[in-house]
Amino acid sequence: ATKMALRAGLRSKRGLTGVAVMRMQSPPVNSLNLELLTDICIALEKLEMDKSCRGLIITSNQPKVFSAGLDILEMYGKSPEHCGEFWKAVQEMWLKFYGSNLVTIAAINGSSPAGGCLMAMTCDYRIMADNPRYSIGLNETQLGIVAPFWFKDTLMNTVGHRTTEMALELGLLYSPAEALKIGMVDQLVPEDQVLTTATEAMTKWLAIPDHARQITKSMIRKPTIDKLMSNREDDVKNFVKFISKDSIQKSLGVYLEMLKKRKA
Ligand SMILES: CC/C=C\CC/C=C/CC(=O)SCCNC(=O)CCNC(=O)[C@H](O)C(C)(C)COP(=O)(O)OP(=O)(O)OC[C@H]1O[C@@H](n2cnc3c(N)ncnc32)[C@H](O)[C@@H]1OP(=O)(O)O
Repeated sequence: ATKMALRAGLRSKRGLTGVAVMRMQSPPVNSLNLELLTDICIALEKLEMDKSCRGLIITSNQPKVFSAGLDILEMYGKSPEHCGEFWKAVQEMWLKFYGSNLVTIAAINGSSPAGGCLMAMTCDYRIMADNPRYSIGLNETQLGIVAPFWFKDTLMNTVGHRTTEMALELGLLYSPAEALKIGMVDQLVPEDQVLTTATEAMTKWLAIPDHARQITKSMIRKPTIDKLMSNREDDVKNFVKFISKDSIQKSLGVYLEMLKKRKA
């Protein structure tokens, strides 16, 4: 059955003029598969071209989860061609979000491991639900895989060098309180206030003239974006080579089994 992957629309309610809210809606856990990534990119592209849109809040319509990260089933037991296509879509999502001209705010209303954390970190500001059962971080090494350089760069730009060493090598998942402490998220609020707080924060960001904010954002992020832009094809090749290895496929299989057992 086809499902709405996300809803994006401009609303104009209580100071929210020109702000789109994108709600990821890919049950059960918003894992980022090719379809969802493509939908997200198309929606962002449209908003980016819409002169009446100045800001975007991204959140989840799934209970307890913002996004479970990349869909492991897109990388497990798939052909090299498929893995390559998938990886291009992951790159595209990152490039579009990290380089967005819009004010982007992540309203993180649930757990956000790996690619989910990456997506949140591409935003200008992060608000997370203050629920100790939720976690966020780049846990790739725990799956036996290696986060590529642009995941690392995004983390480093967010939390600094030393914290990145610890976070990435150990594949740490942080509670909301810990994530706030290291600067991975900017604000914690009760779960039912995540979206309203995001709109309040948006008002503050939109008080700055767009052109000044956009040029400043670009000045800060451009070197990181250029690094991937000039290495896109090599990065795809590298990913396909890495993910196709028997040992890596085996690690992913073991991890998927663990996810299923944990549930039982
Ligand atoms: C050179 C570069 C090379 C490689 C770089 C590759 C980079 C990868 C980055 C990634 O994003 S890898 C993905 C990492 N994600 C995770 O480790 C998250 C795993 N999921 C969870 O921890 C939990 O599911 C959750 C905390 C997000 C939610 O927990 P809960 O609400 O209890 O749900 P369930 O665990 O029962 O999950 C429901 C259902 O969904 C399946 N699933 C969960 N996450 C994924 C996923 N990322 N991909 C595919 N499938 C996923 C899970 O197995 C369950 O499936 P059932 O069939 O048992 O219903």
